[in-house]
Amino acid sequence: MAVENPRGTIAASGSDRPALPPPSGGPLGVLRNGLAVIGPDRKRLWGTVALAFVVGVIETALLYMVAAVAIAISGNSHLARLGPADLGIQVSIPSACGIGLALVATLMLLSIPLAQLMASLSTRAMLRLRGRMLTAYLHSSLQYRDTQREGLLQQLVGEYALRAENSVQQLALGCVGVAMFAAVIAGAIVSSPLLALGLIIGLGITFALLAPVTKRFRQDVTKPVLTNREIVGHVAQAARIGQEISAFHVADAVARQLLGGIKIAATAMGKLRFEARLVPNLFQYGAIGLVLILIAALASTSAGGMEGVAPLALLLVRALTYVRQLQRSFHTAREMAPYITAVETELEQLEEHAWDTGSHALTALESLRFEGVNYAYKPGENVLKDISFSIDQGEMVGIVGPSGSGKSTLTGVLLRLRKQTSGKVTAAGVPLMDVSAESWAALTGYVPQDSRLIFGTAADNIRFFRPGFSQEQIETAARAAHVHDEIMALPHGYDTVIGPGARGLSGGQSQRLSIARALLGQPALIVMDEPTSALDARSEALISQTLAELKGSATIILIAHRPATLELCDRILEVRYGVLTELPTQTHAAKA
Ligand SMILES: Nc1ncnc2c1ncn2[C@@H]1O[C@H](COP(=O)(O)OP(=O)(O)OP(=O)(O)O)[C@@H](O)[C@H]1O
Repeated sequence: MAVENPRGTIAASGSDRPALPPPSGGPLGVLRNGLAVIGPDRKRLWGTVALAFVVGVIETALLYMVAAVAIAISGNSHLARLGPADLGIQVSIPSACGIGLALVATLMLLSIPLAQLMASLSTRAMLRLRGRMLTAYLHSSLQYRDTQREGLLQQLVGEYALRAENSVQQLALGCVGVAMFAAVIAGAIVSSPLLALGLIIGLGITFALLAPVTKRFRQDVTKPVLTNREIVGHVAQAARIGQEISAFHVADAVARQLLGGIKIAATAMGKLRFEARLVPNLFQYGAIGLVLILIAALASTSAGGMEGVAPLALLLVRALTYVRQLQRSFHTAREMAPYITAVETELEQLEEHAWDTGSHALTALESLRFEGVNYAYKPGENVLKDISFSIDQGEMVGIVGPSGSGKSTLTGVLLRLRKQTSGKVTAAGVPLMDVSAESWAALTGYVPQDSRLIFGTAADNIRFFRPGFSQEQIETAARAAHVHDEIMALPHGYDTVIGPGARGLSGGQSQRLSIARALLGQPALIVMDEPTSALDARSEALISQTLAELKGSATIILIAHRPATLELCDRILEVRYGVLTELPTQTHAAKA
């Protein structure tokens, strides 16, 4: 749960949020973070760096060529001098331009694989991360997901994956910047070691001088991500309760609460962005100022030898663009660092709480048995207490009990979605948790309390992501659920798109469609959680008819309150404060 703190902002109440370990904000921490996301693509990264170095070397040669041509033209000479002065290689200006063009063509060609490599690094990272997150989330246990805030999956697959991809992009850009910078500096050293050394020391001094300034602006990078996590939970909640927000006329209050958090995140993010924009600019201008000082010093102390300074100055300016790129990438990657930490933490948690899929393929239900079963959401607080019962194949059993007594929890255990805290649950004599989740799902059909439609055709809604079923089987299930005629009356019959954002169905139609979904494939066990609650008389009668028709052919467990529904049952079990007792049949109506 989240609460509004006195400053009108959203704050976590704590227990349900794993603490976010502070990410390492230094360059090495940022590198480590990016490498963690790149994972198996490290070789690709090193290949990119090697190619970038080659591109940097060719670019340096091109810059030298341009400087040599410019010096020759300004000195009124027809010959451009290539390479260090002591080598004395001279070529005509057209030949120098020809060499330059060849270098340009090579650079253009090499830009293609370089761009491809860089793009593939980030897209592959995103694909991998999204796949891992989706799989981990969807395979995690219901118990674990119960403890998570709303919107976690959306946030993981949306925002976090995008940020992680961005950090890989920045890492690739940064590494390419370093490789190219190294190539340019190597070129400068070959051409004039002393001057190059002077310039490198100068760059170092500029960094050192700017360090206190940049430190002043350094922000806590975890603040925006923590606030964003809260916001996402609240936005997901606002989307879910949209109808109630309008009915209670509280849109402004909800917006105010959300905006409080959004404002905090924006302010923290703004400070980070300010630093990211300011520091590279300060550095670049500082370094250019230093070059000017160096040139002025050289000019006033030596009579000649200024020729070598021109290409070096050009190289330095080029090198500075790489340093700027590196700084930008570093700052952006640093902003992303907490998201990567969050991704890692969430993934670790989800993978640690993967749901046990079991391995015993069960083909027939026979009997279902609970022996001394307890279930606790919180340690020591059993909501199911020492429950024992057995159900034989073909029986229709009603479960009654007051609200909050544990009926849905019991359903979760027998659907193998929750593991009992203690006691034994067996199906056909096999411990339920040993039965493979796949075979158990094939044997069971479930109608939840609040059935939900998915965006898709009526047929898709019944098939519900199980591609193995034919249209004929879908129609058989719809007929059994007494919804076929209404589906046929839709504009495109079974191909009519329904669900959120498309054509809606009435509550009764949705419920019967959800029953058709559960009946698809004629499961041996059907579990229905209050199938007739809050329904119109016609839908209720149709569902009762379905139940009467199914009776005897499948085992049916029915959580119900209505006497009309319960009268169909062979036995009634009552759950009261987590304790189960069997009711004598004649008291059905009275207890319900
Ligand atoms: N995710 C959860 N975490 C902690 N406690 C829970 C959770 N879900 C249910 N409970 C608690 O377990 C108890 C049993 O809840 P359950 O939903 O099984 O009752 P129910 O009999 O199905 O109620 P209803 O008829 O209102 O649907 C309740 O006290 C409820 O507060």
